[in-house]
Amino acid sequence: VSMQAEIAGISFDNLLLNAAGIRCSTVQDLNSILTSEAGGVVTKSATVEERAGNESPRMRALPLGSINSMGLPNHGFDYYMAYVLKAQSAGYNNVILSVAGLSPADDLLMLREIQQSGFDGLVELNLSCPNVKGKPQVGYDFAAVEQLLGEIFKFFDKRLGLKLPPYFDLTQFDEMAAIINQYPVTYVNSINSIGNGLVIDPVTETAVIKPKGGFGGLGGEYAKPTALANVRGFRQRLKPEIQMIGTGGIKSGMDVFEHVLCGADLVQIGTAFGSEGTPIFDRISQELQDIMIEKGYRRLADFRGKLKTL
Ligand SMILES: CC(C)(C)CCc1c(C(=O)O)[nH]c(=O)[nH]c1=O
Repeated sequence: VSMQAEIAGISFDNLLLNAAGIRCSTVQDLNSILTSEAGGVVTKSATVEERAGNESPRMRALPLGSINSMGLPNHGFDYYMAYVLKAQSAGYNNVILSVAGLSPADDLLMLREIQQSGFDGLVELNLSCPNVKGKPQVGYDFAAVEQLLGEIFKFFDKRLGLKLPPYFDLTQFDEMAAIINQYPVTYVNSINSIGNGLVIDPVTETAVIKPKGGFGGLGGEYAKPTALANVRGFRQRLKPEIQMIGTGGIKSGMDVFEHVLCGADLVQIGTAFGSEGTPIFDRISQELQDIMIEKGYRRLADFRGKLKTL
């Protein structure tokens, strides 16, 4: 069986990637993923300047997933730009550069630099980036999304994916898909963590993470049903030439199978990769192959997007 997939002409020999943000901040982190069973690697979302991020404890692994409010700790745009260019000149085209400006202006600044660079791999724009004070994150401000995409595609002609927060009302799928369908977006990656959850330790009567009074993004099993609905919802609404990456709640081959049934071309693993490390790519690859053999599928295209309804 084959687990090969491609996005905009870039072939991945395995559809499994890491998700931006977890164990992918340093060159060492990135190289360990690139040389693992994973089909490629995604950088920690870069901001213009290096950031220390929020105070710890800022992430907590939980029985059913994780909660985090990292605050975008990263080594800065130049660090990751240098990494992806070096990987590219070493022959790797399966490296995704994730960017998350602290404002739409920073998004544009970084994308202009990428446009001028020799990088011709995939760029993933994290739309959970903050907006003007008092307004929701960009991904939840449809006018801001439309404005930003309009600005970007005045100059940007490389391959751009959008990392979206989860949506919970079908009219939001309609609105976001209608906006995205107007632009030459290469792929949509659903979902980012489910924002502003709260996890409590009842023994100490305390929130488990320090930043934002304990409010943080939820990942893992908590996120899977919402992730599947977002992958399916956008797959049903986006033009066929806009591809899908499925992220959220993947910790087994069956979870990957479900994301592909909903329409995912590639998948990204965050929380579970954080707890298991790179061996997870071997384990999940094996589990997915066993499922495909059992079900009589030879390639991902045999079942991609083929979810049945009753
Ligand atoms: C939430 C932001 C800090 C604005 C973006 C970075 C980010 C973080 C983070 O760095 O806190 N955590 C997530 O689960 N998803 C994200 O996209």
